[in-house]
Amino acid sequence: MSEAVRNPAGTGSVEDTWSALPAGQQPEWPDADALSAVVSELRSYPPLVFAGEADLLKERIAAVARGEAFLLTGGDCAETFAGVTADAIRAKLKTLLQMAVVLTYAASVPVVKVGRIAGQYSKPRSKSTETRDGVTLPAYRGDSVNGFDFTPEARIPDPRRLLRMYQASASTLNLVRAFTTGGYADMRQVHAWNQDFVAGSPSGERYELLAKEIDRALQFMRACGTDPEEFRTVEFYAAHEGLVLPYESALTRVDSRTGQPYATSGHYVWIGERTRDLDGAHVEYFSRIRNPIGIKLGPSTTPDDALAYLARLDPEREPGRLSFIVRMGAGMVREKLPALVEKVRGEGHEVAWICDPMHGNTFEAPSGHKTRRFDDVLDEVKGFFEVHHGLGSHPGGIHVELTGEDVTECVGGGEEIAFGDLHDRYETLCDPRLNRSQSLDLAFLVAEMLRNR
Ligand SMILES: O=C[C@H](O)[C@H](O)COP(=O)(O)O
Ligand SMILES: C=C(OP(=O)(O)O)C(=O)O
Repeated sequence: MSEAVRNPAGTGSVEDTWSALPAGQQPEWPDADALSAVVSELRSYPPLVFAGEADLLKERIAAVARGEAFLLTGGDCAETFAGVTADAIRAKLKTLLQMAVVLTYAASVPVVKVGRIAGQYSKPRSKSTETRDGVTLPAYRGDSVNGFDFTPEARIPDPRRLLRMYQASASTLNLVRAFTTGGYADMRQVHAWNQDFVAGSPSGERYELLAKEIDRALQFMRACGTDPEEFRTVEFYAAHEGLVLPYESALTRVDSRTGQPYATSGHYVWIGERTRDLDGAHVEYFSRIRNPIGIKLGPSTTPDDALAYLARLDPEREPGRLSFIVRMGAGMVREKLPALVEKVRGEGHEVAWICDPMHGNTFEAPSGHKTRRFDDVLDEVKGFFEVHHGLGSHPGGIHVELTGEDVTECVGGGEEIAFGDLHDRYETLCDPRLNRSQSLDLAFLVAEMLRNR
């Protein structure tokens, strides 16, 4: 990695091509000078990830697009600065690793493991303000922008929070790298956690057979003398929505190997449903960086839109470059997805199709909590698989909002969380996440779908 893309004026660099275009969902920073000072400081900081790592992930996602691997992306809706603790990071990672082992066995292909982690601090919102008891304030837009407390002071966007976002991301990545390479992620250990889950889960009996098969497979590999080192470490990548463009562009660096710009805020970044305007700043910025990228596609996406995204974001048809993260909702996926897949395939374009079964299934519980039904989440994944089966294309992976904690934010699942339980541990600052046991339930149920392919 060498120096930053620095010159904001007239160079055709990543920096100045997006900045003239309309950018959706940007905070109204009250002090432009303070923002510039923060951006300059961020530009002097080391990259959080390296271009070579992003390239390796691109290769892995190319395998996903070919149907030779499965992608698991998961983590918080909105990471928080207060949530950067060893316990919380470990619990999230543990949940993802447990899910990955089950999915790997069932899919019989490698599972590419990606966290919504170490950068998921910025949130697009449906409304730019929030009103409580007659008082209206700016909406909370994530810890990178403003505070969650409902006070005028907390809700003012503060660019210095972008520096904290960098630091929080760096600390998180540091720990994630330590956990995933230092022995914590040992597959035998992860499998033992799964056995505990199966033994203690209300739906455990249903999963017992699969857990026993995994156990026998591990014993077989050990008996064959598989190198224990291969069990000990895992490849793990960090992803987030590339939303706040001054931050993303300040962390864009030119790779000294290739002379190409990369977002170094995370290995993988995606464009959200609310910022995928083809003529907007986000699509422009993403078209310039060389990372593997995703774009969320909601139910209003037309087949021609999908082709236009391919032309703008992956004109060279680089394997692994682009994933379509489909978030139609359980009621729409069977109706809307086939036309997109057929059109893209008709053009001979190989993208990774990923199912986000969360964002199209949010509703308000009688208590006023934003929630999701576990059964809707599962049904959207089922619909996604059915469509791909029907068309002979590859269901490439899932992208879920989850936590390693026993929160009560989504209803249903093996432990049957009810509307009345939502008060108990509703901790998300934005959208409801699957808790630890619901996440594992989902992994075992998706494993059954993968086996029945
Ligand atoms: O995570 C996604 C979005 O930020 C979220 O769904 C928007 O939520 P809102 O409708 O409460 O603004
Ligand atoms: C905002 C998100 O999703 P979407 O853009 O699909 O609404 C998200 O994944 O955090």
